[in-house]
Amino acid sequence: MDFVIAPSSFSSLLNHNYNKNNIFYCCYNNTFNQNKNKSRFSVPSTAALTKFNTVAFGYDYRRNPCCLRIACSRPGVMDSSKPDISKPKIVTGPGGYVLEDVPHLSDYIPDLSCYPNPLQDNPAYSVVKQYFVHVDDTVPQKIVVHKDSPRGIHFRRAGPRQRVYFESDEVHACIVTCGGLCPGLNTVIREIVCGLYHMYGVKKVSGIDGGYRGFYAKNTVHLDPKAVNNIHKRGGTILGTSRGGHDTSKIVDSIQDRGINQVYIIGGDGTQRGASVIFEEIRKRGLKVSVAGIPKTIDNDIPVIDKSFGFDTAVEEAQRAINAAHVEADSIDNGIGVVKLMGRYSGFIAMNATLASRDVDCCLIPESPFYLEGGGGLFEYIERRLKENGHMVIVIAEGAGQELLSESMTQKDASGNKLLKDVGLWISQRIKDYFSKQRKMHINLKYIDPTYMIRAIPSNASDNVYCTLLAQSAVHGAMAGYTGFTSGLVNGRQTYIPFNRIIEKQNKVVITDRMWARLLSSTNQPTFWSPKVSIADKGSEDELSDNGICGQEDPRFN
Ligand SMILES: Nc1ncnc2c1ncn2[C@@H]1O[C@H](COP(=O)(O)OP(=O)(O)OP(=O)(O)O)[C@@H](O)[C@H]1O
Ligand SMILES: O=P(O)(O)OC[C@H]1O[C@](O)(CO)[C@@H](O)[C@@H]1O
Ligand SMILES: [Mg+2]
Repeated sequence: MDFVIAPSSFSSLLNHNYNKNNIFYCCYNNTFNQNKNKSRFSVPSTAALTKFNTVAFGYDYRRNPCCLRIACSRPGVMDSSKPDISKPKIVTGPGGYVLEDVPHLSDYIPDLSCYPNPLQDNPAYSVVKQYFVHVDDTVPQKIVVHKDSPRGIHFRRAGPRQRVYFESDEVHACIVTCGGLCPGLNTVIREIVCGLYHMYGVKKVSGIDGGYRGFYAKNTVHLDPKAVNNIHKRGGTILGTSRGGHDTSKIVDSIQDRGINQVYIIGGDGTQRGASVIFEEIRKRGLKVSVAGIPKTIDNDIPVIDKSFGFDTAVEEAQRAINAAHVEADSIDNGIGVVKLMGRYSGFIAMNATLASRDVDCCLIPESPFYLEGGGGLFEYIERRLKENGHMVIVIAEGAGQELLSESMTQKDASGNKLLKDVGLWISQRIKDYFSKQRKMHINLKYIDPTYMIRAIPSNASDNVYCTLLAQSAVHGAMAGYTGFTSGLVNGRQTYIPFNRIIEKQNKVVITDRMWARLLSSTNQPTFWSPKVSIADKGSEDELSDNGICGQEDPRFN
């Protein structure tokens, strides 16, 4: 049996023990459509719904757009136990379906008001059929499946929702950028500001100056579409950035004192960890503040997502260094060009730049240990390439071969990241010494280190589009009351990923994966796999993928 009730009756729902029904329909304000801007309606909090062991609720679009449908799994059974909101929100369904859901403000704030999304009145969007994302839309993490595979893990699809949990003039948003620079930071800032302003009518946006410590150590800057109009054409971040300085309670105090209720945090793996603890503290204090992360890092070391913004731009810029190394090496007898590229723990930039270039004979990354001397070693390979071709190009990621350098570096940066020794200089010297002293062979080695040049530039066209989508998704998510999420691309779709998934591990190149195999077959370099190291040691089966990214299974091993 279905019930149709008025919104005011939600509380009475909780006071009765319904025995037979398992679906409630709540018709809220019937004048809603004529009087959109004035209408307010209240939905039951998650805590209230749990009393009914609720499995789902949402609008019954097809039957009545003004109708809230509440489905209860076990009709009439009152359950007074509260859900543990600190645990990841996992929703399971038939066929092995798993939704790794993101937190929502209503999980810990009872009886939150919500409002019709102002986008429904926006001429740019109201013509789009099904512009609002359906409440049940989710995106699978794994798209290569077998006939009998379980449906697997899914993430909530990003995009505008029919209801928002903030009124436009209630929002005070802030944006902060942390960690190293990355192409596209300014584009993301611009699009968050413009998205809030133009799509949701939000006028109050503050920029936090200089990373996390700016929350409590500096004044904020006011951001509006005029202030950010041309910033996407510049590299860097107009807000400044920093490492270290994360003091959770001072940051949350500052958020509270300033009356900020939407926090957009742009940064890499460290930044997302910082965002996660900020979110936890905000939830502990019961504040109506949405925390949204936007993943940034040229290293591409953030898991789950297809890739991070700015990565393609960095790879493109790295081509210029590789080209120069190739031209130099090719123009002289026994020329060797060595190019060092960024990539602290993950070799994605080196791998993709190598694959893109085709001029590289050897790519060395942190994930693939290598050795210099003896059969199958680097020196033997260099000598062979020089004999065959007269020149060669080596690309080395900054984090590669650190274990081979005499003393390892113990110093850390302000964020706790291990500082690295200059492996480019070291390897260049070792190659020179080997050929002049041991092989008595004259070589010409040119070492190119483009360092910051690949990240201190504006983003290219495709990264600009990507940044725009990430920023807009984050804005839609925060306005819809989601929190504790990172906006990210999964299998080409915009999604909301819970912080716990984003911070649980670092994304690394899997060297038993197809992508690395493609690179090996393109360069013809040795694998440097000593017989002692088995394939199983090189990466766990459930971390293999088709694109060299951990966390997505490769069907070869299923
Ligand atoms: N575990 C953590 N808890 C709280 N804050 C953290 C944590 N790890 C890092 N942070 C903070 O996040 C910010 C950025 O971290 P980090 O310098 O590691 O850069 P990142 O975000 O990983 O970006 P990238 O590696 O691309 O430069 C710093 O202000 C740092 O203090
Ligand atoms: O010198 P900084 O600013 O600490 O940044 C260097 C690091 O930042 C990155 O670009 C991103 O983490 C790394 O590749 C590099 O090791
Ligand atoms: Mg990092």
